[in-house]
Amino acid sequence: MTAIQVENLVKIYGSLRAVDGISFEVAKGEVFGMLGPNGAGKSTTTEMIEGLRKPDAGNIHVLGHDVLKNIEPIKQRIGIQLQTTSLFQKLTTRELVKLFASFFKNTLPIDEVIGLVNLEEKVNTASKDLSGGQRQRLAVAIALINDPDIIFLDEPTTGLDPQARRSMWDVVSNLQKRGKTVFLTTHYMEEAERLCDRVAVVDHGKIIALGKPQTLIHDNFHETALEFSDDERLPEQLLTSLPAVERVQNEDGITTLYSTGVARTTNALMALVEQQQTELRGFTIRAATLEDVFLKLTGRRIRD
Ligand SMILES: Nc1ncnc2c1ncn2[C@@H]1O[C@H](COP(=O)(O)OP(=O)(O)OP(=O)(O)O)[C@@H](O)[C@H]1O
Repeated sequence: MTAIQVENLVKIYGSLRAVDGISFEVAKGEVFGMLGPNGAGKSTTTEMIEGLRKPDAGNIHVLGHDVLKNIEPIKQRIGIQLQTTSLFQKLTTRELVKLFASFFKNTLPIDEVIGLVNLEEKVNTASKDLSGGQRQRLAVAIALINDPDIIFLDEPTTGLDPQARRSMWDVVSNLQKRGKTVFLTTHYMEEAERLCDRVAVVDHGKIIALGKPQTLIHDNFHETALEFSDDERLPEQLLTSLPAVERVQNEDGITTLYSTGVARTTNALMALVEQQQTELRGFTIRAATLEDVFLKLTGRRIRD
């Protein structure tokens, strides 16, 4: 069964087509991500699905209901992570969750919701005294209070340090284990790769790639990246002529060899290093990432 179905969605602000004909479906129980740089149209798309903004064209169905005709039947069944929990700075975690619970007919027990986002130890802490990551998780708790089938998370980890980001990832994975559908937006590649069953890569209001992260990567890249720094700079000509090397790139003192045969390239590279009597620092072999996919499709990095 489809959780979300979006067809030819368009939103125009003045002369800007912020969302320019977007279509996709999200299955029940799926973690689906919209990945793209700032201004790509992710929030606008999300808010139209949530019923908070009216599209200029297109159709949206959530759990089989036409959102544009009547949002009421799905209000109880979706949860939205708000960005503004700092509004009630003096209220504690428990008080805030309780406050939002009062808006709904059916809710989960307050403590269960707080447990779902691992904030048990902070139930009596005022929201102003929570860390950024804890505050974001509190916002997720509030989104979960009505036990929704679909949870919308708009950039849930923006501005968080790596540890806080991992905690949020655990929360999202646990939601999926409980059978929830999660729709999230992000501009972090690693987040999309780790969390999402499928991602829509968006740029300038259009979907430029859609699929499982690993499929998108494999469809676009057959090479593996070998990276290292070499102080004395091995001559590029010699590197290019190593077996199985497709391309050589040098950026900020880091050399990247894109290879279709890691073992052959590595062996030959090591022989070359010995022959040239130099040394490699920080030699790593890494698979291509969604960042490489975005770069290949748009010619830009996502964090521009
Ligand atoms: N209410 C508005 N009026 C006019 N322009 C808007 C409005 N809301 C968004 N925009 C513009 O529409 C484009 C898409 O914005 P949107 O917030 O959807 O992007 P995004 O991908 O979510 O980016 P971000 O991660 O920065 O939020 C941007 O160029 C933005 O400036």
